Amino acid sequence: MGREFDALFDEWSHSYDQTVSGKDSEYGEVFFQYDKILDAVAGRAEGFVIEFGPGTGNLTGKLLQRGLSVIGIEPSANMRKIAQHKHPSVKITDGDFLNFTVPKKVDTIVSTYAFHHLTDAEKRYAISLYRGFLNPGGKIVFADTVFKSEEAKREMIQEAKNRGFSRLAKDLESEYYTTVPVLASIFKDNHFEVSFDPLNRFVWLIDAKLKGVHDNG
Ligand SMILES: C[S@@+](CC[C@H](N)C(=O)[O-])C[C@H]1O[C@@H](n2cnc3c(N)ncnc32)[C@H](O)[C@@H]1O
Repeated sequence: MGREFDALFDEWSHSYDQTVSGKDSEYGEVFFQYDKILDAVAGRAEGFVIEFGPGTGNLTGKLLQRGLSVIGIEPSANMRKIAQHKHPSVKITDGDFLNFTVPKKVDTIVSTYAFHHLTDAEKRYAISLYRGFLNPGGKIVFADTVFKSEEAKREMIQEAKNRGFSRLAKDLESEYYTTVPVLASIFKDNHFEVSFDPLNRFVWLIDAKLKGVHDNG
């Protein structure tokens, strides 16, 4: 599992950059301040970076501007093609959050608008896996749609329906959007110190640092 959205993203790839620039009103609030959200993630990355689900390569560009070395893991062939065309110097390979190869351990794992494609059980497995790929003191920095609680999620879905945003409502109901408490427990159980900061009404910045063997807690 985890690759069930490939066809959707192959199709969306051609208009994706228009969506994130606010051209699709249903998704206006989801992508509100998209550029700043990518900057927030890139600004916390350091060293050698893996990026999961780079899509059309917009975060990849921000990481490169900061002089970081990055490899991208992207399951959609059409998305890979666009990102690779934008950033010919970057290695962007076929793979996903759970199945990937990297040449050496990394300092930061980043991803924007993508981790919700894993079920909560898969998210837990992914985070447990990443511990083995991070250098000591390594970080995971994600930005993604997350809800404060299940009740907040239900309210947002209802709001989308009330506004006639049927595609957004269907998306929120059918993908695996989770809550802050669920993610907090996944990171804590895997020995990360994690913080959550809201970036717009949907998206949170998730900054998780691997604790050292001598750290308490
Ligand atoms: C909404 S786009 C986000 C693209 C880009 N990160 C951005 O912020 O604009 C989601 C991306 O995640 C990718 N994706 C979907 N399922 C994935 C998985 N299981 N593992 C890694 N990436 C996945 C999609 O192919 C797509 O490129």
